[in-house]
Amino acid sequence: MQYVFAASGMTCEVPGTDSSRTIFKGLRFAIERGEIVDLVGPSGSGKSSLLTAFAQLNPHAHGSMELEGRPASEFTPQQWRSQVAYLPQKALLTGSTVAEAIRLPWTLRIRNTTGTSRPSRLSRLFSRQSPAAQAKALLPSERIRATLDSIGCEDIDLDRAPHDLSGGQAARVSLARTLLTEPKVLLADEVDAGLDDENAEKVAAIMAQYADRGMSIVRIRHRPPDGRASRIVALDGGVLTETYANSRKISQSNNREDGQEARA
Ligand SMILES: Nc1ncnc2c1ncn2[C@@H]1O[C@H](COP(=O)(O)OP(=O)(O)OP(=O)(O)O)[C@@H](O)[C@H]1O
Repeated sequence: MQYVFAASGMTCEVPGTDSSRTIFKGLRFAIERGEIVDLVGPSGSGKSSLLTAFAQLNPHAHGSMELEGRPASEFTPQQWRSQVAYLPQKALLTGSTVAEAIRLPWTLRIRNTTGTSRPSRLSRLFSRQSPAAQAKALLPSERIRATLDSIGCEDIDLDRAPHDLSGGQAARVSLARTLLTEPKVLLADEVDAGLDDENAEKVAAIMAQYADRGMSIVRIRHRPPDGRASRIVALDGGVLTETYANSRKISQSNNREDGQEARA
């Protein structure tokens, strides 16, 4: 069976006062296309460390990872992170409007390529424009509006200042920004923390919508199970254990029932 994402030998050692401390060692994990897996466990057990390791954002972790059968070494870290996207708990929305905040990944990509000795085709094409203007051309407001509307965010005005958004709106804008980059794997680190039940449900429904289209999603959650995950995997004492599997159909395109075998 081919998983979208597979990791093995995942090890994390953080600096301690006298010596380093092992948070986990030799963990295996895999996820199928369109699957939602919940990652649970006590505070400090290493859940965030594991997700940031998967996204190659954790300098204290290492292991072998594959995306659609290709080893991580075949990707630049930037390419990897655009496909295996980490969404942090706290929504970081910069810019003077929601639209600008959503375009940030595009603006950064353009900034990163304009300084290189060999400019990309895109940067040559738009080289006379500012990175913000180039980002706007690549991701027009109409597309952002249509995406927000399609995930039930009609209440979010693109011209609004990000700091004026409610917590629930900010969480949904942050999620929409990552979804627009179309990662194959979304690593959602407690993105519903601090939200009321209604907003947490909205965020969960948006992710389920994208899982139905084939996105694979790992959610760190402290809330009770909401029935959307095909597996719940617990990290405790450095050990990853599958604690529960339900019969949710994992995606229309996969057309298979989950829960047949443990993959943690
Ligand atoms: N950069 C670091 N330096 C030292 N210790 C670290 C570092 N990063 C994480 N840790 C430690 O690693 C352990 C795991 O942290 P992590 O945030 O991954 O846990 P968690 O399960 O996500 O916790 P929570 O549920 O509270 O968010 C903790 O003891 C934390 O203090």
